[in-house]
Amino acid sequence: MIEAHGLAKRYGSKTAVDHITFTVQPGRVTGFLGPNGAGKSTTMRMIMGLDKPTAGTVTVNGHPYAKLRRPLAEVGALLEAKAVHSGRSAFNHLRALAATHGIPQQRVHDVIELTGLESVAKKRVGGFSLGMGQRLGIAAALLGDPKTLILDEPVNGLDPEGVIWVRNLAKHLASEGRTVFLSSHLMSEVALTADHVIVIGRGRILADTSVDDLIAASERKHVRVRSPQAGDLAALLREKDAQVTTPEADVLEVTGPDAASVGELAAAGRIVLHELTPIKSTLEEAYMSLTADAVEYRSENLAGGAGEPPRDGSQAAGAHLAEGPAASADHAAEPHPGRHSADTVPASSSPEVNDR
Ligand SMILES: Nc1ncnc2c1ncn2[C@@H]1O[C@H](COP(=O)(O)OP(=O)(O)OP(=O)(O)O)[C@@H](O)[C@H]1O
Repeated sequence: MIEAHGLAKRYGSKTAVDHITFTVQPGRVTGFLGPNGAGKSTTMRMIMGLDKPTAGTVTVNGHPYAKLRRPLAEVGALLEAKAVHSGRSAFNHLRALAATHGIPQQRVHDVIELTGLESVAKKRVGGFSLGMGQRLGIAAALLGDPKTLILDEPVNGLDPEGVIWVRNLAKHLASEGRTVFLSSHLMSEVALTADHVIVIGRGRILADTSVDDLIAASERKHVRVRSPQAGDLAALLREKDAQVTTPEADVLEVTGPDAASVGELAAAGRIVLHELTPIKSTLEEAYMSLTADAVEYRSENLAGGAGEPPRDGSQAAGAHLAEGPAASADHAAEPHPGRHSADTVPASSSPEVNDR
């Protein structure tokens, strides 16, 4: 279990993480979602004791990382790019890591097999592709058979087979009762992997909810109806206090009653319907809507103008959603440090505290 209370990190005048409180529960995959620069990596680095919080606390299985007696057995992490000795083979890298943590060599063979690295285990890590580097990082994270796994953008650089492998691995590890916390900026990926999501934007939590609840909270109560008697139907609906707009001839957009109620009302009024469609936003739309005010690095919208507003302009809302939108947008975008080079290893192999 990971527990953060009032966790904050400032870099000079820049607030990367803004007093966040959350719990990552064992036995399920928790996705950590947010746009570029939202604070995901900084949070994960603080969990792993690699960044010193400006305020607040974070514990893994009840203890701050620095107090864990057998850290690799408690928590394994795949974090941002770290230089690994590129002349070393994957096997030797893992063996050295195991040796310094009192882990038997058999476990090195096990994680190499588990991560599909057998055929390249004796090759120099310097020649590894990004995907192979990610697998090596995951192998290292698993080395101590930890109860908690922290994976920062684990599918980065993986081919489709690798993406599915990470997805299944994460689910399997959670099914064994472990805590699995993985970050992504892709809602579509998290929706397929995670049971629960914590959404962060500009260093603040925007939602801490199940994937199902996030979808439900974002659904628009909106029914699209096409009828040659649209005017008559609109009059009946307004009598029932429904909100009705007419985006085009013979089409109504109805807010209030669900599709079944609209259909029943039409039948009772002997009104012919050519279309009756409940409109639901996708999870991706829910996520875009939720983070619309928290995107730090916007891309140009090809249709013109910067950034793309959510299609319905709405803010997802629901019982489990944190109060949003988050922090003010008063800081300038900074170039983001490059990361995820081919030469990656988990931070656990070279802990170096960044307390700037
Ligand atoms: N070492 C640092 N020095 C200064 N600013 C930093 C440092 N590390 C992160 N930041 C800034 O803190 C903010 C949060 O960064 P962080 O890397 O945690 O975000 P992220 O959600 O992981 O983003 P991404 O998806 O792009 O990896 C960003 O504005 C980033 O530029």
